[in-house]
Amino acid sequence: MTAIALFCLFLLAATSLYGLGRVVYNVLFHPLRKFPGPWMAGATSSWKAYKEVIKQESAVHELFALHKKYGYIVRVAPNELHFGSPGAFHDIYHSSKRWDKDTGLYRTPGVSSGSFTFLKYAQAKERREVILPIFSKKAINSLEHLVWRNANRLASSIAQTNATKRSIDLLYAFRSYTLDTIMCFTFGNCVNALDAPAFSDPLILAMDASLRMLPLMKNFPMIRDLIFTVPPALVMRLIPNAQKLAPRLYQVRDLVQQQLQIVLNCPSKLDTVPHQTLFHRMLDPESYRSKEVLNLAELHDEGFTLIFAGANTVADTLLMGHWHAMQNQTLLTQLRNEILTVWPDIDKQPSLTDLETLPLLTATIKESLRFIPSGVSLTRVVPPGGAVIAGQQIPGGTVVGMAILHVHQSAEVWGTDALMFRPERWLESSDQASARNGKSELDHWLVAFSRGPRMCFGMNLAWAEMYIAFATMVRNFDMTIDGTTAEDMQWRECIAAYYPNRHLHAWCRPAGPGKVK
Ligand code: HEM
Repeated sequence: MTAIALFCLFLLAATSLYGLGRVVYNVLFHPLRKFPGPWMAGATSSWKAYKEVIKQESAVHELFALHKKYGYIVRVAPNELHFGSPGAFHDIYHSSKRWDKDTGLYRTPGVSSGSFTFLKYAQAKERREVILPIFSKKAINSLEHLVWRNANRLASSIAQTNATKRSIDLLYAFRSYTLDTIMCFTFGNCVNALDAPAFSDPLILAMDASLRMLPLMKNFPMIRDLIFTVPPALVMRLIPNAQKLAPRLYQVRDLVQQQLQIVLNCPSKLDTVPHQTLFHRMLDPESYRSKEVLNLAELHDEGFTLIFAGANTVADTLLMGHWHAMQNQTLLTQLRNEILTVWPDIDKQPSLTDLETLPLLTATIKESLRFIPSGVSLTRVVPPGGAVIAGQQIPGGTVVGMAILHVHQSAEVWGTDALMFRPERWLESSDQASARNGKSELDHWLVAFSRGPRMCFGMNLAWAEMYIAFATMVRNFDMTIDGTTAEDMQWRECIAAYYPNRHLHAWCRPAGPGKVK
């Protein structure tokens, strides 16, 4: 036997022994050994990897059964707990809890900086100070015309497709609308995804395909690092299946990079944009505490994460809302009649403020947010002293989290009809508060934007996009599902949802002008 073969054998034996030692430690001695859960999950993190990558399932769905079996705390990995009682959400994501985000999840997108991916609260806070003014309620209200412009383009592209007697791919249509909108707020320059035939702009297709890579990138950090550090040609040869998916990842990165280069090569171009954009702030030293502008990689990371964070989430909410609303034509009729009260003449659009006063529209958006496909556990690391979550003492260093879906589908909170899409629930709640800013008691449990110091800061833009898109769709079109089934609508999620099947397609026929009976 050669020396090299001997060395390889030794390496294999040492790795196997180490692996075995870890399993024994995780099962018998780990501080979390007393928490219940599947044996394999406590023994090795391969359990999650197997589910997410090999079986291509989202753990979130199985977790409902696991919580039923094991109780409201389940050990889902050697050092990770998932909580199933809604109250635990407010324990973990509370404004006083400035816990670190967990590397395992937040390194997934392959960027090392940016609002979403910063692990430390202090870094995120400093960046928020730079970006927040662009997304404040006042700033969004002053730029609502940009959102309306894209909603009108959405309506006219849908009408054109309908004229060719084809049903509309609503997922891609909504993603095109939200992508053009976030691009406009970020770079002042959109990719015109709304003009692409069948809403299939290359960036939309690339973003969609790249979402399927996320489970692999989350569970196999070495592969992820390889993808982003090794030249693409080599990656294609090294990673199985890379030929199919990796090019999409590079394509997304390159397309975002191109937008950034347009701005950086000629910053004066921003002067021609008639409104403040994210890059106006990001390229201005005065926006920073340090008075220093970020480097190119950091600017790219921020642009990239905001586009991902901003585009898919809003589109997913619109998708879910329309899917459920179209199954209830009475709701669509009531919504149309309500919208007509502020938008009687199709050529005279109402203001965002007008839409915000409509109770049923507001309730429908809230219910759509409740149905958002948000299944990933938003993991945080318990600080060294430990913490009490759901009444249990949790050791410091434990990764803890909860999927939003487990709050939004809790029968304890929403009642026995928790799984039904029923906007009326928002109008029935005790104090009848239905306008966006009038909080009802249910609002405490609507956590689509999460809570606490790392909660979403794009929510004012998101709400504006949702009000305007919903109103535009309902006012302009008679919508019916084109045969899409519940199975077509199944989703999987690992930070951002994707739909492995056909997803939602609908007939959108131009609506008549007046009130509907
Ligand atoms: C319906 C639409 C949206 C939903 C449901 C949503 C949901 C969320 C959630 C749940 C988080 C917390 C994630 C975590 O803890 O890891 C978050 C964070 C974030 N969202 Fe949104 N979001 C939406 C729209 C937007 C938009 C339009 C933007 C664009 C500006 C945006 C930008 C961000 C950023 C930058 C973060 C990270 C904040 C931080 O970690 O400090 N989101 N969002």
